[in-house]
Amino acid sequence: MLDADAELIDERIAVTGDLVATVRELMTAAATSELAPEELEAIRGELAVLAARLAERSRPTPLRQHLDLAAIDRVRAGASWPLWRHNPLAIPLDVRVHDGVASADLVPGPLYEGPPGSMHGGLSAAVLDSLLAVLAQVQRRRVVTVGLQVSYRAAIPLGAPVRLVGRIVGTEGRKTTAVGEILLPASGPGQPETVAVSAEALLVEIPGAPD
Ligand SMILES: CCCCCCCCCCCCCCCC(=O)SCCNC(=O)CCNC(=O)[C@H](O)C(C)(C)COP(=O)(O)OP(=O)(O)OC[C@H]1O[C@@H](n2cnc3c(N)ncnc32)[C@H](O)[C@@H]1OP(=O)(O)O
Repeated sequence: MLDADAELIDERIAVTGDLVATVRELMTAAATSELAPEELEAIRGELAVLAARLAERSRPTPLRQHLDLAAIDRVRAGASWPLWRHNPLAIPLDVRVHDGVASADLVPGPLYEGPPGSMHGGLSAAVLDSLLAVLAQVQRRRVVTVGLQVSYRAAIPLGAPVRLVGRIVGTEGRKTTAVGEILLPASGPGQPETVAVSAEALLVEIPGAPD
């Protein structure tokens, strides 16, 4: 690949990441705005123009930053991995892997709501699944999830920080078992974090290099 092509791809990845981050802010603002109906209708019209402009040239699926072997080496050296940066429907996570433990911080926003005031269980499952799949990938295993068992132990309030952690507990042939948790902050100094959600994933290696 020519240097100029690589630069263009890097620029597209950066600019699209920023664009999608702004679209996420827009999604929250649109869903929660209490402006007057006529103002909302005017904004909808402006946004429809922008959506049509973006769609003038498009790709079939979201831009994707590949967790390839070079990126895996960076993550193993301490860099975080910006998962789902380019898909506004997914929950973005900066995944770190240290001493075999994957972790990420998250503040569930208004759009993550399931039961009133707390995070949707399917989204909790999705973020843990993503974290554990990245962890396996960082072990240079290209995997898909074939099973995910989730236990919901405490509600996760919206707007407050939580921590995700995951680790691999076994590998057998193509199969990897990994466990993860979503942790609520300790209620005070010296208190433990509370496990709000725990999950066990069965991941199966598929052919091909990690991507
Ligand atoms: C694409 C790139 C990946 C990138 C990864 C990371 C990238 C960056 C992060 C992305 C983060 C988001 C990623 C989220 C992860 C998903 O959401 S993945 C999407 C949901 N999962 C799927 O679509 C998987 C669908 N299933 C399949 O495609 C096929 O079942 C598979 C996995 C290819 C396996 O089929 P197969 O190659 O014919 O192998 P098979 O012999 O059936 O199974 C192999 C072994 O697994 C066992 N097994 C298979 N299925 C099951 C099951 N359901 N229950 C229990 N055991 C099972 C078998 O019993 C067998 O065990 P052994 O006999 O070896 O002991």
